[in-house]
Amino acid sequence: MNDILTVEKLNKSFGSKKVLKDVSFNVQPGKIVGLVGPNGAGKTTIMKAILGLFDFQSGNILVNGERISIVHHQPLSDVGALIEYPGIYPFLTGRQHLELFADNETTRKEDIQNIITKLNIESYIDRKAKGYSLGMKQKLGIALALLNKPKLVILDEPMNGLDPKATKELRDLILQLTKAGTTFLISSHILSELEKLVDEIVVIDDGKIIKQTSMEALSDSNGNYLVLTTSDDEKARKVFIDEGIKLEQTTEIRIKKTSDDQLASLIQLLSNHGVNIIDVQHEHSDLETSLLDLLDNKQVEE
Ligand SMILES: Nc1ncnc2c1ncn2[C@@H]1O[C@H](COP(=O)(O)OP(=O)(O)OP(=O)(O)O)[C@@H](O)[C@H]1O
Repeated sequence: MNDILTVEKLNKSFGSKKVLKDVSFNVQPGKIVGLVGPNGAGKTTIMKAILGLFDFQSGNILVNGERISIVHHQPLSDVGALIEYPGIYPFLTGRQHLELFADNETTRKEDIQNIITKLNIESYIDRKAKGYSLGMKQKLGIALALLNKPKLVILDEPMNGLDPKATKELRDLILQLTKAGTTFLISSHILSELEKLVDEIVVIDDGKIIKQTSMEALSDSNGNYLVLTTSDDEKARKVFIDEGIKLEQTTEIRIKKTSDDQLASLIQLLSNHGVNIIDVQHEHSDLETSLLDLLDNKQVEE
């Protein structure tokens, strides 16, 4: 399938500071891709470059196969975005903001009402934005990004300022729009939230892409553990260490899962030494653990 977004060998400097270094990744239609990495890694800079907000030194950005640049924005008509803080006019109401940005004359009223209902912002949409809380402004910013039914939506920290209910409503809406074919590129530091949403992640650190991977592959390669409770944990530990089986540095007996028949051989080994297994738990490492692991052992992908 053709990519809806392709970023190829993007380089960007601010003065003498190199901020993006040969950044390449791609996004396929209908996917939700998370852009993650430490503070200052370059996430917002990538998103701004995709939106044609500044020039870059070298590389290509293609939306639906068409090149974006500071002087060529046409392909961005299919893109909706919320980057950093929503630009809000204090003396306009939320609805007036939506009216200002709605680009379809004929369906304008209907589209506006739809997005108001979906984001549950009816109760304050006719009040002036100067009285909005951080979360209310954020929701209005998201409404503006989604209003014109873009094919690709770019959201920088969309959960900023949202309460748990609003976070869940936004998550449900993103999943619903994805089912209907919309594509999302989302950056967030709230990894527990992001992992409920994304199909793939792109990991960036210090301006370089460390990895692009599906969540499935990440969890398979990185994060399944067996946690054992035995009749004699001390003896069990010694048996495993003597056999060269690596134990994680935790209080429980935790072993990284490497194959489907591994548990049977562990049971056999302990039983040969008179130790019984009382309980086995299968644990998946979460996105945060996987990400920290990736950043600790980083090897830039070719
Ligand atoms: N306009 C600018 N002028 C100079 N340096 C900038 C500018 N914008 C960003 N930078 C620098 O570029 C680097 C990447 O910043 P960016 O905002 O893209 O990071 P980020 O990954 O979005 O970080 P965060 O998670 O903290 O939002 C940082 O070192 C930042 O200081």
